[in-house]
Amino acid sequence: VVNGEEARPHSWPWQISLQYEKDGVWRHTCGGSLIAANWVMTAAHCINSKFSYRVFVGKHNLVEDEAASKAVLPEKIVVHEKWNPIFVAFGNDIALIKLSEPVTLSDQVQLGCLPAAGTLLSNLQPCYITGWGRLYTGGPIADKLQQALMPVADHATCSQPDWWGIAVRTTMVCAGGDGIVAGCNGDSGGPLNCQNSQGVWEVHGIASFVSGLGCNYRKKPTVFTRVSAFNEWIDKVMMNN
Ligand SMILES: CC(C)C[C@H](NC(=O)C(F)(F)F)C(=O)N[C@@H](C)C(=O)Nc1ccc(C(F)(F)F)cc1
Repeated sequence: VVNGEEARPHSWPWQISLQYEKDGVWRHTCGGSLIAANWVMTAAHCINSKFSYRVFVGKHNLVEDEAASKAVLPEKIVVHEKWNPIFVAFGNDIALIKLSEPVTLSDQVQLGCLPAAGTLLSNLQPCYITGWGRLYTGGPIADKLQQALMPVADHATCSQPDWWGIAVRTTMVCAGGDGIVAGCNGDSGGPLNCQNSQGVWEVHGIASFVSGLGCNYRKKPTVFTRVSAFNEWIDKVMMNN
C-alpha cells in the first residue's frame, strides 16, 4: 500500500498473508480474506501451480513471531475457470483456497463478510485497502499491515478513456486514482473493505491490478475484482468441495 498507515493490529482480522516457499524460505506473495474457517478468498493471479503455499492467519508484523497467528497449508486451490493469466483485464481474477484444517476463530482471526450479490458501491464511497504490499512503486513490502482510505471510482468514472478505459469491466471495482494512495504489488488478492448501510465491514474487492507505469498513478486507480459479481461462483465452489 502506497501512502497508507500502519493498521491497528488485528483490526482487519480476516486479512491473511499468502506465502510460498522458495529455497526453503517462506515469502509473502499476496493478501487474501478468510471467508469461512476453512476457506480463503484471494486473486487468481496469485496462484502458480508450480509453487507450494501456506496461509498465515492472525498476522500483523510479518517479520515477528506472533502468538495469535497460525500458518495453515491448503488442501485445495480453486482458480476461476474463466481466469486468463495472459490478460488480467479479462477479469475473473478470483480464487478460493480450501484449508487443510479449519482455523480457530478469535479476536485476531475472524471471518470477512461478503456483500449481497449485485451490490454496487457509489462513486466516492469511502473504503479501505489493507495489505503488506510494496510501500511505493519498486519499493520493499511492508513488515506491518498497512491500511489506506481509498474512495470508490464508479464504473462510469473508472472506464473513462484517460482512466482505465475498456481495460476495466463491470465485474471490477476501482478505488483511489489520486496519484497518491494506491495498492501495490503484494497487496494482490487482499480486500477492499467497505462499510454497508448498517455500518458492517464487508469485503467488496479483491486487489487485482494497478498501472504498469507505477502503483500510485493519477487516474489509474487500483482495480479490484468485484466480489458481489461472484457470490454464486463462491457458493458453488464452497458447496462442491
Ligand atoms: C501481476 C499482475 C497481473 C497484477 C499486479 N497486481 C498488483 O500489483 C496489485 F497488487 F495491485 F494487485 C499488477 O497490477 N502488476 C502491474 C505491474 C501490472 O502488470 N499491471 C497491469 C497489467 C496489465 C494491464 C492490462 F491488462 F490492462 F493491460 C493493466 C495493468
